Amino acid sequence: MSNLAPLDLTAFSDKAVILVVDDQPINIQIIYQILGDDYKVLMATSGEQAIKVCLDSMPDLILMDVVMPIQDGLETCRLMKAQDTIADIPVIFVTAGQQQQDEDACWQAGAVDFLQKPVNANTLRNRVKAHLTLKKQADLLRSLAFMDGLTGVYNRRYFDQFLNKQLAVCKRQSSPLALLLIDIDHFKLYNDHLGHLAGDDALRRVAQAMSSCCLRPNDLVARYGGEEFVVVLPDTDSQGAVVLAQKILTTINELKIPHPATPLRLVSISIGIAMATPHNGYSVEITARADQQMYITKKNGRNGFSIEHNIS
Ligand SMILES: Nc1nc2c(ncn2[C@@H]2O[C@H](COP(=O)(O)OP(=O)(O)OP(=O)(O)O)[C@@H](O)[C@H]2O)c(=O)[nH]1
Repeated sequence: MSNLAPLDLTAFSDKAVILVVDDQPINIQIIYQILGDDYKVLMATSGEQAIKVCLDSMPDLILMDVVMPIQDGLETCRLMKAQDTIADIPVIFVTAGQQQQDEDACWQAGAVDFLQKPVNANTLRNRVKAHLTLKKQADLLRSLAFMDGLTGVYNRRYFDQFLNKQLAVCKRQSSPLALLLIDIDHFKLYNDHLGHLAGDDALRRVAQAMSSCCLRPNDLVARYGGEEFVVVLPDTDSQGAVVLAQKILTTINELKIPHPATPLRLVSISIGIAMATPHNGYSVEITARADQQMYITKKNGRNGFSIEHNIS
């Protein structure tokens, strides 16, 4: 699932990006001449390089040669399908193989289609167009299923899946993961004074401002429920989490959304931070622990953060 990327529905109107993988640059050149006017074409001359380009640039579609030295196209495709972040990028094999077993091998490796070499320009254009349309539709559906309709950030369902997956990844790598639970202060009073529509608008603005603070590709902002949000920061230690909490607090303060019933007369937030580390066994209780810290922030006067002690 390429679901780790931030939701960006405007991306669907951009020029699609196609990665062409072939150990013979002349073959890449031929495809470039056919597709270069309509798409952004990236190239890789080995399977290893192709995976790196995918992780860096997240192309929309891959055209892959089957026979390549060291790591052939079939093996490269299998490795791509085993990596969550790039597994959903469709792979079309470009193959000289004519036998049924050659075709079967392409399907088994996870291809969505294949084309015969030498490529027919018209067939190539139409296959690419058809698969890009399918990919865009699938991306859109997936985004909608995991998106919070009001705020445009991820929803609770997606957060649950993402957190479990990232805890497993961080555990494997012995790297820390930070979780911030964020609650808007006195939001009931905000709604009571200004009405629910204004409340909805404030929620949207706060959510978008929080998203703008989280810049790493694996950072996640989700609506946890009501006026509560979560931020998941894989591979981030407690110092990093504190830096981000301060950045989010400043960004929300700078929005200067008037709040008629808080001491500051502005919308503010309270943050609780908890860590998952080798020290605490990557406990799945991390959200509950962040919640406890968030309540400490509330008790301490709101518009701030609190982080648990005894973390390493
Ligand atoms: N406008 C709007 N309000 C919401 C939404 N979801 C939850 N709320 C409101 O958020 C408010 C949360 O209130 P409380 O849990 O009492 O907390 P609070 O007023 O923020 O007070 P503290 O958390 O103690 O600072 C309730 O009034 C909910 O109705 C929403 O989608 N839109």
